[in-house]
Amino acid sequence: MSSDTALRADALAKRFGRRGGWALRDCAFRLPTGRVCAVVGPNGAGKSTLLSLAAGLTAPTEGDLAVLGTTPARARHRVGYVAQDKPLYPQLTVAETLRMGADLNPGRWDAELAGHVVEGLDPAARVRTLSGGQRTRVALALALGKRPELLLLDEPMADLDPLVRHELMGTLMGQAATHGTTIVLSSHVIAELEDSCDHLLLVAGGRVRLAGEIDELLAAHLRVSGAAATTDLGPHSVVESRVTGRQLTALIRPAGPLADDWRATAPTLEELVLAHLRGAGAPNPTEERAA
Ligand SMILES: Nc1ncnc2c1ncn2[C@@H]1O[C@H](COP(=O)(O)OP(=O)(O)OP(=O)(O)O)[C@@H](O)[C@H]1O
Repeated sequence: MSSDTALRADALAKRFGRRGGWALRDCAFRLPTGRVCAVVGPNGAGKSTLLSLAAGLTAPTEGDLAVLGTTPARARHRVGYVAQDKPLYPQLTVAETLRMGADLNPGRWDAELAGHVVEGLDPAARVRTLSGGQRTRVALALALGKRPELLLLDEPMADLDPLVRHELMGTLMGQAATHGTTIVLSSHVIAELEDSCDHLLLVAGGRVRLAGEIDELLAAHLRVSGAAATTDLGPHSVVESRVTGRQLTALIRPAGPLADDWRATAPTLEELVLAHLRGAGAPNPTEERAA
């Protein structure tokens, strides 16, 4: 695999226990390095499972996941991972936690960056006394201070206030721009991701529904509306359509010019994601290129 690939999944599947259901099934995608990638999907879609496979904490049941050109276990020292439950040592102070980060990553630790992420927190405060959002910041400081090539963040924004969220996104994007760090973050707040992420992985029911560069995915779709009785969507690929009164609105992948009786607008990322989740799921235009 070329070194410009951060993650590559081939027929990746994960089942918990012999009789459990499949958390992931038949997943194939490629994420190039240097991207900020949003992993989105409904509850139970398989997002956390995918991130923990990439972090090397659990092994695939079938198929393969390559991380930074090697196995997840071999890539581990080059990867930062913040799990949804942000495990930390509760009895340590903020300062002791960061010192531990420095000790575990000799020659690599970025004290300035880690300090920036926890700015405003009392260095002498014990982790167990911190709020959920403050703990998240300590966990992120540990992961970022390691200067990873790949940063895996499982719902990092969930318990952060809007100001910290905004600042954190800025810090993450700065990392991606300055150091070429690849960032993969799962989130439910799609509207917040459109400006900050450049790659999308939409997971639903354990399968990858849509994967690719957000600009390309948006450019490949149109939101159209017209009179339900007179319009025909003919050759176009319809992701989702709805009739309200006499009006039909649809999200399509056009297969050529549209007839004049349609009004067309560019979809937002949220409209694109929701349509693919509600619709049957048209084939992914970027999937063939990943192969
Ligand atoms: N350790 C486990 N043992 C058994 N089943 C599990 C385990 N972890 C996850 N699952 C199952 O795998 C499926 C995918 O779960 P996962 O946590 O990856 O979803 P998710 O997309 O991260 O969901 P959410 O948005 O709610 O965090 C679910 O059906 C879940 O019940």
